[in-house]
Amino acid sequence: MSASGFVDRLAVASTISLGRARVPVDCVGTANIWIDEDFTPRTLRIAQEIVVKALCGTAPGDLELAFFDYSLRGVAAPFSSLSEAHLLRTLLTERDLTDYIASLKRHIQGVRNVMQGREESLVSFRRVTGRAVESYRLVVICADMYLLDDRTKEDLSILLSAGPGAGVSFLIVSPSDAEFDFLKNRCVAVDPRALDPEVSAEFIVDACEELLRRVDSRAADPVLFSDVEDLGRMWYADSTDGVTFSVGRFGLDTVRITMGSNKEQRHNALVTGAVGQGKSNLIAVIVHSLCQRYSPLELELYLLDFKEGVTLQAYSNVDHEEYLPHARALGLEADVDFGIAVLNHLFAVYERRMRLFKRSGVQNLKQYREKTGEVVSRIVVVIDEFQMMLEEKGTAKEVVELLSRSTRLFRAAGIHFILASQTIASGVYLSKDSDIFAQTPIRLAHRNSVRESEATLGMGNTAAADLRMGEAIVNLDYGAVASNRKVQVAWADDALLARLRRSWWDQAKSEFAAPSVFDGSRAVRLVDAVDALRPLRGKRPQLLLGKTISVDDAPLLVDFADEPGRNLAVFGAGEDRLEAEDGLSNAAIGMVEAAVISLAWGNELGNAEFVVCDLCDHDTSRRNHVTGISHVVESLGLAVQTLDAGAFLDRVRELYAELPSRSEESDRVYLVCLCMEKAGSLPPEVGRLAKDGPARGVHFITWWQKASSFDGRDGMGLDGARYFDAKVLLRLDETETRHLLGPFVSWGGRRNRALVSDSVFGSEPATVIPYLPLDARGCEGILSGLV
Ligand SMILES: Nc1ncnc2c1ncn2[C@@H]1O[C@H](COP(=O)(O)OP(=O)(O)OP(=O)(O)O)[C@@H](O)[C@H]1O
Repeated sequence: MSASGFVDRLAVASTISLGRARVPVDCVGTANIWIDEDFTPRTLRIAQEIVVKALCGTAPGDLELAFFDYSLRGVAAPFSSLSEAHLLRTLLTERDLTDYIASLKRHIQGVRNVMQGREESLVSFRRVTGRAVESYRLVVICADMYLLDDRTKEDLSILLSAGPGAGVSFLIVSPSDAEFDFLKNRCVAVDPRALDPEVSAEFIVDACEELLRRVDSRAADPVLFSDVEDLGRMWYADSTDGVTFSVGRFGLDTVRITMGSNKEQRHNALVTGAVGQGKSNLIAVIVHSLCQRYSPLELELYLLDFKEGVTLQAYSNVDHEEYLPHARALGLEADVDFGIAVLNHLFAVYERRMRLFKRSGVQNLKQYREKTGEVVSRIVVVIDEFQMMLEEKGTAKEVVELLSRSTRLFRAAGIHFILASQTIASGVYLSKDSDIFAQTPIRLAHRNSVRESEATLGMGNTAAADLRMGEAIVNLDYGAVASNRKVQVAWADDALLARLRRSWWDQAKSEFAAPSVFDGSRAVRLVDAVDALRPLRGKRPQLLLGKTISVDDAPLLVDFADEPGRNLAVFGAGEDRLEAEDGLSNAAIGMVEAAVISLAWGNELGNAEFVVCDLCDHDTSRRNHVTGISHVVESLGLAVQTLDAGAFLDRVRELYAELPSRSEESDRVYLVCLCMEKAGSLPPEVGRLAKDGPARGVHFITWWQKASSFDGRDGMGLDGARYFDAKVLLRLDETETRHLLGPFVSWGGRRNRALVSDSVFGSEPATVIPYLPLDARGCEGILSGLV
């Protein structure tokens, strides 16, 4: 026999041949084997031969081994490599054995439920159905039965009877004694002295390695998406009383789950699983199953992914034309701010819907649809790695409150959550302070640690620890053990799902717009905000200061009319390693440019002048194409004066002296200075102009790399600094932030983020994504987009 003699996907070593004489012996899924222990090497070798032949005769990955080697015979040693693929489990203590026996009882029960009495044994069930349902187990016990306690022996006797039919066989190596005949009688006896062992330890090690290779390359006889979802018809379902999706197979049955039905009252779901156990696959199956059944009119999706990943990218129209028409918002590499923005957005949807329902005298979506005949969609919100929303101490409590409230209230408005996570066991906030779990009866648990299994399903429900990749415990009853179903999740074949998405898009693109896409790590360009700039033409002056973190991608606008305090200061190092062609790009320069261009474009009358002083080092100016600002402003028909530090300060003095003579007819003047701390000691006129200038049409737009210079003795002075109502904070430490914005604002600076505060018009400082500085192409893009 060769180590590569593995067989087809339904094969099972129900009979093996032992020793050189090839004596046939019933084995996996058929019988148990008893060997009288005499502590000779031959006995050990025969025991190992039984195990390796059971492995080689069964489809790779379909036989799991458990060893309880109380006699310390080393029976498991040559098989040890199998533990990495979870195909081998070592039971060290009698307590381990007892726990394992308890889990075997549940397993056997589960297999019986799958077979539903249709066949006598798992072997025949698989043969008749042609499906690799469940898996086989071989439990090797090397122990003197005399040493095991009576309770264990009683349990063993039950399992020896019930096990083989459910695919669980035992190999017992124990000294014989008439006292144990009640066990031995349930086994086939093998006498090693009558056999000449055929396999060596090397053979076993090789066979295990070959087995591991085959388990890796085998697609585990996946349940196909087309096995569980009818692909012959689409958008046939109605979401009035909830939405139904398929997840996979339980034995021969397709497992479907309904969320939101008034009858079953299951409104939210929790999905867990360790890395690589199939969570992303399951989410893809759920999303595509829903989208195949319901039209975008019946179902809307909000999909948020908190980990780095590309899954959701395929559902957006970023870098390609098509998109998932059911999706309203996609959060790729979402962050806490976006998560909060989505929940707040949904809260507004909830309130709108509830007002609508109230006007019709009904209480929920189902009643509304039934009474009025009007279609209101169900909304399903999927949040992958949702626990990451709770990782920031400053916001964790707010997020838990929002999520608790959402999962509790939104059901009436037809809004349901699917929360997915690798790890929830350590989520203090989740278990103690929230009722998120109490609102989430649907639990789908992939393989995970015992602790995570219990956290998902409930104390004592460790079933998820025994799963294989692609399997999940589906429990629709808050994790109650009796409701566990071990489901083989369907496989989300990328090519098939892409074809389905294409057909949905073809059908819906004229009616349903592309989802709004938030990608927390992606830089934003002013040229992409031309649509937001356009309406500012001829209006009251406003600054465009980045993209807000919101579902509708709105830009942040700050009023900049001729009123006291309307000056802008940007603070902190602006360098960010984002998409710049030759290294760092500068967010501070990007923000100043956005401010200047929004003012220039807004000024339809052409009565403004920009005085620009660039004190950045030469390299920064060149890399960030600072001259581009002047080019765009001039192309928009406004005057630009570019001055060095001395001339700039002279111009400030001059403007201050002229203030009393300025009238409504005077041109506005915007004093733009980059790296203002480098202007050296500022004359008092700077602070005075900051105070008195804005009301008379003279405003500062400045960037301070060193925030501490701003209101120091050489800077604006405290008096002048008080008149900068609009502030943008980039990378600053907490102390500087508090100094600028007060003790209650927390901001340490984050990559690709800015904090914008408007002490007069804005209530709370807002986090935004700052714009990249304009390059030559960007300048042309803006001009051709606007003019
Ligand atoms: N039900 C399944 N049937 C067949 N193959 C599956 C199944 N589920 C997952 N797989 C395969 O297993 C691999 C890991 O799955 P998946 O990416 O879904 O895991 P995950 O738990 O989401 O991992 P991560 O958390 O690292 O993203 C994938 O290659 C996937 O194709």
